Amino acid sequence: MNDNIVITDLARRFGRFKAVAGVDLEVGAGVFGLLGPNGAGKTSLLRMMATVIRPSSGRLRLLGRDPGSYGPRKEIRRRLGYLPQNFGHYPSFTVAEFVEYFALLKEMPPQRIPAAVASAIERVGLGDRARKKLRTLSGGMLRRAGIAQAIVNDPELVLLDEPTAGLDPEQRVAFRALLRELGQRATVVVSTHLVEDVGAACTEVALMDGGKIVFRGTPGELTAGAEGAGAAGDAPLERGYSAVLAQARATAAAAARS
Ligand SMILES: Nc1ncnc2c1ncn2[C@@H]1O[C@H](COP(=O)(O)OP(=O)(O)OP(=O)(O)O)[C@@H](O)[C@H]1O
Repeated sequence: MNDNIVITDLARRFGRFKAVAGVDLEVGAGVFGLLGPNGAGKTSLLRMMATVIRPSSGRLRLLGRDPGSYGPRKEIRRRLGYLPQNFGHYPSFTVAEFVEYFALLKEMPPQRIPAAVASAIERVGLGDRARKKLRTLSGGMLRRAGIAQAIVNDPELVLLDEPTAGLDPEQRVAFRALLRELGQRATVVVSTHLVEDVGAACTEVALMDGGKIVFRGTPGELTAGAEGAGAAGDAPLERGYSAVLAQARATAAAAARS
């Protein structure tokens, strides 16, 4: 089996609150979009996949390894690229120093680092800013520096939490092309609020609500979910999103009543 992510009945509690409430998911190569309303549990799920937080229960296998023990966790982290939703950056680092810092953390062979750093910075369109300090960058540029550190090690598993937040339209288009390129070899999971990202870059999509996955399919199947439903939205995918979400909530409410 070459699924880089295999998740079984995964849950994560914060106190008594279940942010992730029993997720099953298998993902292979390609770009996988994670959609859902605020608080659905997308970030918590991504953080578990990034080995940043541990599951409360359930099973998680990443790149064929169990992140619960030290050796495999270290190996996963070397092969992983993760862009968190909020990352404390290092204001006095230049873009190149910042990306190099992560290359070193990921234990890349030193002789490969300079070229890998330059290439990652180029791929996110920051080539002319490589020597600028992070504190001088705009929000969108910082996000792109964050994406550069995520891809510097040519990861097999790429986890991006709202990577297009703050990017201007031209950069969003360029970034989606980068996503498609990454997805040819790696498993890429992207959480986003922009359904256009899903339509343009994702081979598959899951919709989360209330800590669960309530839909999984292709962007075309999500769009088809709106047919005849009269759902709200300005674009076909947006209407599919609204219709599928409304239907999942109605089903859950009916199940709770019975
Ligand atoms: N460290 C934490 N401590 C307590 N509650 C948390 C913590 N992290 C997340 N939560 C709660 O878990 C729920 C899911 O949050 P999460 O950030 O995973 O959702 P999300 O789908 O990424 O939302 P958004 O689209 O707003 O980013 C929310 O109700 C949130 O308040």
